[in-house]
Amino acid sequence: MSSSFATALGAVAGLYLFLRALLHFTQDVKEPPSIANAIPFISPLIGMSAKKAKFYNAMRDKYNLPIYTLRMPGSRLYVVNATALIPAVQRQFRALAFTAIESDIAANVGGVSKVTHRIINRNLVRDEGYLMSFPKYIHSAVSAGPHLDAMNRKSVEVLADSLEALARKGPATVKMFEWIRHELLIATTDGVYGPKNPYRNPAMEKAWYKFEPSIMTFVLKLQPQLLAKEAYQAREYMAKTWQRYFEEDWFKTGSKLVQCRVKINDEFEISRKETARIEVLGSIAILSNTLPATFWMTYHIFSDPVVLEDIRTELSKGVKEVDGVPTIDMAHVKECCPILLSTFQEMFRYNAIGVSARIAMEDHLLEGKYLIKKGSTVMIPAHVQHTTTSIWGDSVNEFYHKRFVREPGTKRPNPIAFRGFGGGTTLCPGRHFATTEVLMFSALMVLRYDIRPVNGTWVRPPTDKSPLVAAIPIPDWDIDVELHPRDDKEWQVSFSGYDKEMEIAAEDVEGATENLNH
Ligand code: HEM
Repeated sequence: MSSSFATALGAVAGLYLFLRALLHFTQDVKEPPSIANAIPFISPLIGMSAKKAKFYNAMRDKYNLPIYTLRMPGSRLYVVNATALIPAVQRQFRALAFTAIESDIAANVGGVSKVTHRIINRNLVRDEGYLMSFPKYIHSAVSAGPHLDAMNRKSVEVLADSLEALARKGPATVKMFEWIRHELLIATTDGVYGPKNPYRNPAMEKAWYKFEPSIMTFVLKLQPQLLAKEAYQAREYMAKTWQRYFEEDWFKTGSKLVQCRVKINDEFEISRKETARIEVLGSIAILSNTLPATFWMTYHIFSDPVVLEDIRTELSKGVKEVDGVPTIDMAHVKECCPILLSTFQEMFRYNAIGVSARIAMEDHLLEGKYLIKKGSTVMIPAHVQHTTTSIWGDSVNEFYHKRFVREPGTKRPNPIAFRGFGGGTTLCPGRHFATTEVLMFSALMVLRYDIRPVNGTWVRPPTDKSPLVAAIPIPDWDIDVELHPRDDKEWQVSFSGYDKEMEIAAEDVEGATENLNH
């Protein structure tokens, strides 16, 4: 062995021992156990970049801990496995805050000015702060009632009209993801932004598709101007477009939701120019998950003849034919189709990759037991909850479309383990809007169309390349499909009565969680 090789080997061994000692002496015994330390501070990084969302499952299966620590250079992550610990984390919404993350996103992803960031960042965990006030401002716009109803109606009418126009042309061949995301993008944004919806301009839609895949480059501040140049230009284009929308008062013809968003900004003295930058973030909330969720829902229904048949039978019972015009009522789809709703929830259970993250604003003893150190991040990966055999049973790895149907005599899986829309004070406020849209699109497709893959067989695209920003992944490749209208009639959608809220998340199920309103 040459002496220089021996010296290098000695240095590596010395560094390794130093890092092990550093990790040991800086890890408090009260913290959750630290794992994945084969190469101290580095192994978790390697694992995460190699396995992405599946890394947390691998750690759960290997160590079987209720909560554990991942040590990385300059940061600590505490990852929650035990469902029982989730309410404990959510209850501490001030000590373990989501708002700290949102504030960084406003600066890094939205690119808001220093003045605006100061406003957003003030009183991060106090009720009077901007981010803590936000849910209260938009509550009436996204909860059951006339405003949500109006927004839903608009989106569903846009979808129904578009599917009608397509049916008129006869069979069509489309790229399934590309086609669905366009349909949903237009319908969703028409519902939210009204007749002056900027996404009606194809340049805006194109800008969104350029910007979205690079959001992580902005989140991590990896010089997006240089490393994601096109995405950066797309964001600037969108911000300019939004500026016009707000400065010309076009939002006044939009939904109550967009009006509430302007109201909070006005009241916190955020200019219309900066409101425009915040609206780029609004698009992330509205679009990033709705579009892929609709793709997977359509995939799961049409790729399995049993699922398709069950849902078609359920929906057909609500179709009324008046003077030869078949009509489906939205209330029937939402209230009388438990298999459709169950398929929607199972689609989340099976596909979701979202991670609820919280920043520790102070040292905190979780459940009086686990020390969470100030400045660290607590993470609740949805995929871990959704793949735990003790919750979902031996069929955990199968897509079972009736899993969430409530049959008399059967025990319902713990609703807290369903994380499709997150939970606690940051539970997705848009879930009722999004659910209605996805269910109605699915219902119209099932009633009106047959979908066949051009190559004859359904193959589920992998999602390994999907960016880890959204709660639902995008497919790695698209599927060429043929859309065949099932009849040549002109269909209609009717809307009877106001919206009722559906049981989607644990918070919608009476008595399943505590009320965390602040
Ligand atoms: C299928 C579609 C959607 C999915 C899967 C989804 C999922 C989520 C998830 C997982 C969170 C984070 C919750 C947490 O960390 O605890 C969230 C937050 C949020 N979502 Fe959604 N979302 C969807 C659609 C929408 C829509 C359509 C809107 C607006 C109309 C919206 C508005 C928001 C907002 C504003 C937040 C932040 C809440 C807060 O900070 O208090 N989402 N969503």
